[in-house]
Formats: sequence, structure tokens, C-alpha cells
Amino acid sequence: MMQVGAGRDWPLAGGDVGGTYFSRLEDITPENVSSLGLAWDYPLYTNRGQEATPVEIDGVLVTSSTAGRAVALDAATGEEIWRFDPEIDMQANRVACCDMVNRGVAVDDGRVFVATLDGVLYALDFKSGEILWQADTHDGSGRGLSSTGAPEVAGDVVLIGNSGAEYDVRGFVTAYDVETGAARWRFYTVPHDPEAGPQENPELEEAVTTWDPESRWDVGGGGTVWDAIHYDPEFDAVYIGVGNGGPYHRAKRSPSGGDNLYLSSIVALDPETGRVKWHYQETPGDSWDFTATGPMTLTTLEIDGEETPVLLHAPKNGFLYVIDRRNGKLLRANALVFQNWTSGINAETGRPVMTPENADYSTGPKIIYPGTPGASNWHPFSYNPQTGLYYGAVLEMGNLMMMTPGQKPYKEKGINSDASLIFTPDLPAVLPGLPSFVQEAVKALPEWSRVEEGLDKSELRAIDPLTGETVWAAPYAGWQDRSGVLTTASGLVFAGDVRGFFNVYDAESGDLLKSIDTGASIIAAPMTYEVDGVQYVAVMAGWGGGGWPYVPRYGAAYERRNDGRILVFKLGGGETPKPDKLPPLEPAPAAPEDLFADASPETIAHGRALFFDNCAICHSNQHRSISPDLRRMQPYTHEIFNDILLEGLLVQNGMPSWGDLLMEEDADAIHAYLIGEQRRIRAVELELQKEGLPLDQPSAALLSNY
Ligand SMILES: O=C(O)c1cc(C(=O)O)c2c(n1)C(=O)C(=O)c1cc(C(=O)O)[nH]c1-2
Ligand SMILES: [Ca+2]
Repeated sequence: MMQVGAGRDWPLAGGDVGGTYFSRLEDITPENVSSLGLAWDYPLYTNRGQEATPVEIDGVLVTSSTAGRAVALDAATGEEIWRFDPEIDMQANRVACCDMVNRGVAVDDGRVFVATLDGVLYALDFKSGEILWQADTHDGSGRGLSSTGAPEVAGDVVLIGNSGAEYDVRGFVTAYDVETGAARWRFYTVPHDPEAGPQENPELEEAVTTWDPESRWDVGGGGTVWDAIHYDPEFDAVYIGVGNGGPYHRAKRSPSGGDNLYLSSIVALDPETGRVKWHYQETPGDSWDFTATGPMTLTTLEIDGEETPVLLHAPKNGFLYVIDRRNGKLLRANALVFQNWTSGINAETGRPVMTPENADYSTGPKIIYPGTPGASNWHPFSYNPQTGLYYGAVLEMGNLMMMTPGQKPYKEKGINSDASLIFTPDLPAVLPGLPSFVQEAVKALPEWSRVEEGLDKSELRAIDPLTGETVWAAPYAGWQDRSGVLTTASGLVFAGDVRGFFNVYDAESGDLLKSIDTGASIIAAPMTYEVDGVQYVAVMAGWGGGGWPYVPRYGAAYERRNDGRILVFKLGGGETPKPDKLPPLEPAPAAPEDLFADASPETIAHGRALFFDNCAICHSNQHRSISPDLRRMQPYTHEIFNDILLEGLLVQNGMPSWGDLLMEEDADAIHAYLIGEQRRIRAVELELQKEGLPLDQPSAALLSNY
């Protein structure tokens, strides 16, 4: 049996081999935590999301940041030991759905592994940060691949997956020799077109029978392994969490149906060979972006009187699964949230009992719970063996999902999910703007009353892993507010929030014992370690990830920008300096008067459509967005608009070139649309200014538009 919890060091992202985010350190207690204060902080010089949990070994803290940059610091002082600033092809942003986040490093035997947004896996020297080897994990596939996940070491190989199931990707993981970087094996998570020849292995031959032979093989099928890859030394297995299907709806992806293995599954692989040991599919025939990619927790629980090696998993689909690590058999599955895509999980077969009357949006708009952001997403949970509870961020929220009939042509490196979605918190405001037949259909749905009642909420919960029951809950500020969790043997729960607080709770009662206002939005999981007899707690701060350009108004990132930082606390530490508040908004500058002044309504409509198809996933055009608000372009930006959009003038800053996809007249149409928006918002804001009102009124533009 594996020892639960990290000790003085925190050598793995999840703390221990089980990934419990539990520490055996006990210096910081409920009694003394009131004196917790800042030991040191470290600026990351980025305003993008921070999702990694640092690793600490022998007084050295190592972590990754935006797009796969990495840093090693003295864990007691924050002094920089080395910094890894690889050259990254920012064109990768064209196919990055969810920010330039990176979920961490793996450290093993003097090597640090990190993967960059453009899919290069690096092995670095732990002491110096020098590159030992590098491997192009995307192999120049020409597909919409990116990478945001942490590598995982399994014996003498290191594994990495990739992102892009909303684009045109056939998901896979690859194992590289830890010493040389030579590729050992690759496991594709979904089959290829059977007409193109035999599958890569017998398990995929089995999988292909669960797909329509006429599936959308051109799109790739999805199944990206964009987050959890977990090595289990007890059973010498690597568990991978497989992502959603592409296109989203099975009726489009695999029209005749089928489970579409291994989408939305946990697959146990042999680290030597890459062959399947067992698999468990959480969402057969996924149509809802119900990835199974979230972090897993490996531990041992007493089940029906027997000490059982289990894997705990709370994926997007709303259930908490307890799976037998010996064979992949389902032991428990309990819903954590209101969900309507199934009437329950059959304990005998392990299969969900589907409710297409609620959730099949191929026959009309449906309000489906949970929504695509998931009841849980990548934010790590913590399992605390002392309380026996599982602590994590749980989101009660749904979304309206719709699709147009027929198949869309394949879009190379484009978004091919072919479904529209509107999150339930936005739905009452958005619905009146939708076509009247949609409005009527939505109001006739049984879930509409739930939406009107506004029952959505985000909570930090302490959960009984075997029943799914909530023992206590603490509210987050809104649905975009959730974070990773750390627990310790002294009975504490640590979790930050997007408002900018670093919170410490009593593990038993949920009482809030300490809350430090850091002025920095926190979504990552904290970790803890001890150096020279002092216990430190570290967390990375920075809002981002899915929906990153939509900065919630309650967030520190809204009030004070979003400067990424590593924050490290200890007992008796000092004040945490907060970044300055942003100055009040000025009205949008005037757009050049003569520019596209006579653009036709057709041109503007064309520009608008192109903007929402290609640009809106990064440019929310809201106040205080992380990416430029294109309604506020300065005169010079208008001058160089086409150089930026078509020639890649700002590719180094993260704005990719679209010259291969958009013609000059497309760029002009987008520009004309944006100028119209700029003129409109300027008029509104000048009026507000005249009335002495704040300019940042809640925006009518909402998040749910991708
Ligand atoms: O299907 C994919 O390949 C993919 C990748 C990623 C990613 O790499 O971050 C996310 C998602 N999907 C996704 O569905 C999702 O909700 C999501 C949230 C986040 C985040 O970092 O907050 N990433 C992703
Ligand atoms: Ca996805």
C-alpha cells in the first residue's frame, strides 16, 4: 500500500504518488494559522492563467507558467536559481481553446520535464535548468494541437498528451525515454478511418467497432488527454483521462451511434508497451464535452469490508466515481450535482442510463446539466485520509446546447465542435435575443424553471467519497470562481479564490479560520513543504484557463489586473502586497472617421460572423479583459490592423497570424465590424461619462459564445 501524503518535500504535483494533495506536515494548525502571512512572492511577468502546482525537493521549488515556461527558486527565500524561457511558436494560440496555461512539471532523478504550448517536451537539468533533450510531441502533424498538461513519469518513460478536441485532433499520448527523449510508444485514444488500414493495436480494433464506419474521421474524433496522466506504481499502470469527442454531438461524429471508445474514459496503460490493461468509459457516446481528463486520486478505501485500491475521479459529467484499480471495475458512482443526462449509473454494468429526452440536442435545443465547464474540471481535489473526505470545487450549472442540422465542412485547424452553447447563468439575459422558435422551445423544457430560479452555484465541498454526500460546503463568488485544494494532517484545508483571497478552513467543520486578501485571483491548487524546520504553503496566482478573456467582475484580476505571481506563506509571515487598483476606465477612443465609414451592412455582418468564428474565443471585447478589447483600439492600431491580423506582426505577443485563412477583404470586414462596435461603445460611454456614471456597466456580451 502506498503511503498517503507528502512529507517535508512535495516531489510530485499532487504531493504523493496517489496525487492526494494531502500533506503530513503539522506545524501550521487551526490554533496558529491566524498568524499565516507572506514569506515571499515571485513575479511571473505574465497576465495569463496560472494552473500549476509547484514541486519542491531539497529546498528547491520548481514550477511551470504561461505556455510552458519554467522556473526554479530557493524554496525558503524565493531567490531565482534558474529560469527556462523557451522559444515558443505562438502561432499555437490559433488552436488553444483555453488560454496559454500549463499545469505543471514532473521531476524525476535530477530531471525536470515540461511541455510547451506548441507541443515540445523538454527535459531540463534540475540543478541548472539546462536542456538535456527535447522532443516535438506533435510531430508537425498539421493539426490543431496544443499542450497544456503536465508530463508524468512512469518508470523509465515520461508521458505527455495534448489538447485540441474542439479543433481537429485525434487524441494521443506518447511515452519518451526519460534519459534520451527517444519515443518509445504512442497510444491513440480513438481509432482512425478503418478504410485507411488496420488500427495501431488490437484495442483500437475493438474500439473501432463502437464507431460508425462513416464517422467524421476527417475531424479527428477528439479524445485529447489534456490533463491527467497518472502513474500507479502499485499496479505498474498509467491511467490516462481521455477527453471529449469532436464534433461534440455523436449524431454528427458517429451518426449511427455507438460508445465511441475511448472517449471520455479512464484507460489504464502498460507503461512498457502502451497497451491497454483496462478501461472504464464514464460517458459512452459523449455529446457534451464531458471529458474524463480531470485529476485522479489513487488511494485505498474500505469498501464492503475490504481494503480496496481505488481511483477517485470527479470528471465534468457530474458524478464522483470510485473505480477498482486492479481491474477498472466500477465500485461507486454518485452524482455530486443536479444532472439530467442520465437517470443514474447501473451498478451492475457500470453504464449510465441515458436520458436522451433531456440531453439529446440533435432533436432540438436542450438544457443539459452539468454544462460543458463541468461539475468539476481540472482543479485538483484533495483526499484527506484522516477525515476520510474528498475536498474540491464543485460547480452546479448547466447549459443550453443547440446544433444546426446537417454536417459542416471540415475546417483545417479550426473549431469543429459544431454546437452552440449558452451557460445557464447567462440564459435568462440571452434568451430574448434568440429566434422566437428557440425561445419557445427553451421555455417548454422542464429545466427552464430551474434556470429561472437561479439555482446555479459554485462551492468548495467536503465530500464523502463513497456516497458523494456533502459534509460541508463553502461558497465561491460565482461560477467562474473555483480552485484547486490542499489539505494537511493538522486538519486544515487551503484553497484560493478568484476574488483574490487565500483561504484556510477547518477540515472537519468547514469553518473559515483565515483569509488573506492577496489582490491576485487564484485558481491553482496550493502545496506545502518544509525547509530548515519552517513549513511553507505556496500557490500560483493568476486568473485564466477556459473562458480566460471573460474576467469576472468580482475578481481581483478585474480590479487590479492579472499579474501572475507565486505566493508563499508561513507562520508569522508579513503582509501580502496587493497590486495597485486599475484607474477608472476612459471612454473608448474615437475610431478614425473615414475608415470603413461606408461599409455595407453585408460587409459588417460578414465581419461579425468571421469575428465570432475565429476571434471571439480570445477577444471577449469586454472591459478589463486579459486580451485587448478591440472596441478600444488606438488610431495607430487601426493603421496596422491588417499587419497584425494577416502578417503576424504581434505573433511574439501571442496574437497569431491569420494570413493563411483570411483574405484581405475578410480582414477588412472584421475591421469594419469592430469599428462599428468601437463607435457604438464610445457613444454609450461618452453618455455615461456625461451622467457621471461608471463606464464599466455589466456587458451585454456574455461568455457562452463558443
Ligand atoms: O478538449 C480539449 O482538448 C480541451 C483542452 C483544454 C486545455 O488544454 O486547457 C480544456 C478543455 N478541452 C476543456 O474542455 C475545458 O473545459 C478546459 C478548461 C481549461 C482550463 O484550463 O481552465 N482547459 C480546458
Ligand atoms: Ca474540451
